[in-house]
Amino acid sequence: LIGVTVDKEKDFSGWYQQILTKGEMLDYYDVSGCYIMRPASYAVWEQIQKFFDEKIKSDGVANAYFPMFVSSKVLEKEKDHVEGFAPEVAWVTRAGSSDLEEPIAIRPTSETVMYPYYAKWIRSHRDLPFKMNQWNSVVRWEFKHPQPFLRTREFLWQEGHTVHLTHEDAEGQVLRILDWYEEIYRELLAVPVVKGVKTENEKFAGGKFTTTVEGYIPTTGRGIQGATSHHLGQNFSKMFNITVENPEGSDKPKIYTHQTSWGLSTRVIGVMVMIHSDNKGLVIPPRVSQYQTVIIPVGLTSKTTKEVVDNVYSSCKDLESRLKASGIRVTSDYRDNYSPGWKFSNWELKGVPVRLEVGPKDLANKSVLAVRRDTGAKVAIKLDELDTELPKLLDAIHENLYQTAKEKFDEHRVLVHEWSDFVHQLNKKNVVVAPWCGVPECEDEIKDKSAKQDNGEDFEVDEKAPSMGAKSLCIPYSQPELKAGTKCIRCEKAAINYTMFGRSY
Ligand SMILES: O=C1CCCN[C@@H]1CCCn1cnc2cc(F)c(F)cc2c1=O
Ligand SMILES: [Mg+2]
Repeated sequence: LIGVTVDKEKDFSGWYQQILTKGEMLDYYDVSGCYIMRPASYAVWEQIQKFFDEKIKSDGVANAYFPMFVSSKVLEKEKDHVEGFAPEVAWVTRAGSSDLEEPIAIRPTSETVMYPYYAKWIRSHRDLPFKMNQWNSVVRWEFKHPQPFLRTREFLWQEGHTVHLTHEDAEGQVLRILDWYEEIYRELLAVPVVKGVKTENEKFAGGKFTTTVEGYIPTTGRGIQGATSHHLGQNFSKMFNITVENPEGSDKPKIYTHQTSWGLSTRVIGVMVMIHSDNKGLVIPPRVSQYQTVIIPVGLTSKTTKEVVDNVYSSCKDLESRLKASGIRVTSDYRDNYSPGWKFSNWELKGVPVRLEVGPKDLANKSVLAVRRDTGAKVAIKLDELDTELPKLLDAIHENLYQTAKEKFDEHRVLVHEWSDFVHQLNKKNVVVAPWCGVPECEDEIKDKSAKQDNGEDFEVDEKAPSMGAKSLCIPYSQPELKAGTKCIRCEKAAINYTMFGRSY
């Protein structure tokens, strides 16, 4: 098994594929756009589930499970919600050797599956707020170039769907979930994100407004949507007749409920890998890593006496059980057919945050040598201080990964007021924050006019490559001061806000 043979800066997608497969996070599958999540990546998803499930349960959300199959009648219940998406709906048309009477869709999302039952179950305002979530997978038969974790035809996600008596109650829900999405990125994945609202062009058409957390991939200079939380207003309750009687009296008209829906998917794993991993392989943030540390015996040669060898191995095993008992996710590598050096690169490839080297000399000093995966720094830690020093070291690694990524994002998010500068900054792998008029046609124009090189030439169109036009990523909640008379970056209309634009995934 050799290490990574591709440079992250030179061949990003080749590098990305290699570290995922060689780091044993993923394997390719014979159905295009589908991948196998191996234990190392599934363990990351489990940590995210544990964190987020605890948050939403504290918020009164109940998990449930609805069928993955949707009849065409039900799916097409809301024409324009689904119309634009029709090309990516996967259908079951046959079972065994006989065709089905009616084709049955595989859920691409579950609004049309769940909401008819919401209408049936919700009667009184005392049933509100009504909050459910599903941990499931959905299928979207995307035709764009598939990318592991980032764009796959099946992916795992959670989809939350809540029902409220008032617009304000629903709005509170949308923002609470968005904060927890940001916390998943910052506290678990060590990834900085910008919170904001989607523009009319980019929001979920079936909703009232969409909030989002936006990430940034330094190697490509592209923005990436991290997760979304929608205020659906009364659009779906009017369509599915989800109503409650008026609390002020049954003589008053029924109230159409106010809803939210929100989703975060296994795409987050791709974002984490692209930002933190390097040319030695994966770098996994400690709070989501399958193993936080790996114990490796060192300093044993053919000349080492059996007594010393046995002492090293028994000390390693004691250390392993002690660390496990203190809640550290630890593994060890006692394979005697590989050298320590080989093991060091193998566990670096897998991105384990800390390796502990244990040899006769270390034990003589009652210490072990801890080596950080993020900086490579080595530090001797006293054996009897490991229980307190190792968690601190893991937190220091998390903090370093986060701060490094945050500095890069902050450095590559530039404020722009002239159109000529807008394209230039994109070509320097930046996302831009610019005054904008809020007019959808203007956004279309920005997308068209920004797919340019600095010399004004178009990029050669390659349908395989992602587009070079800048989309709006979000209207950041944290807004620069908009001075009176500020003009839109693209057209001469008055700017109404600062919007973040960027080439994106
Ligand atoms: O984004 C979320 C969060 C979780 C619940 N759903 C919302 C909106 C999903 C928007 N969306 C996204 N993609 C879709 C793909 C389809 F093939 C299709 F039929 C419908 C959709 C579709 O509605
Ligand atoms: Mg899509």
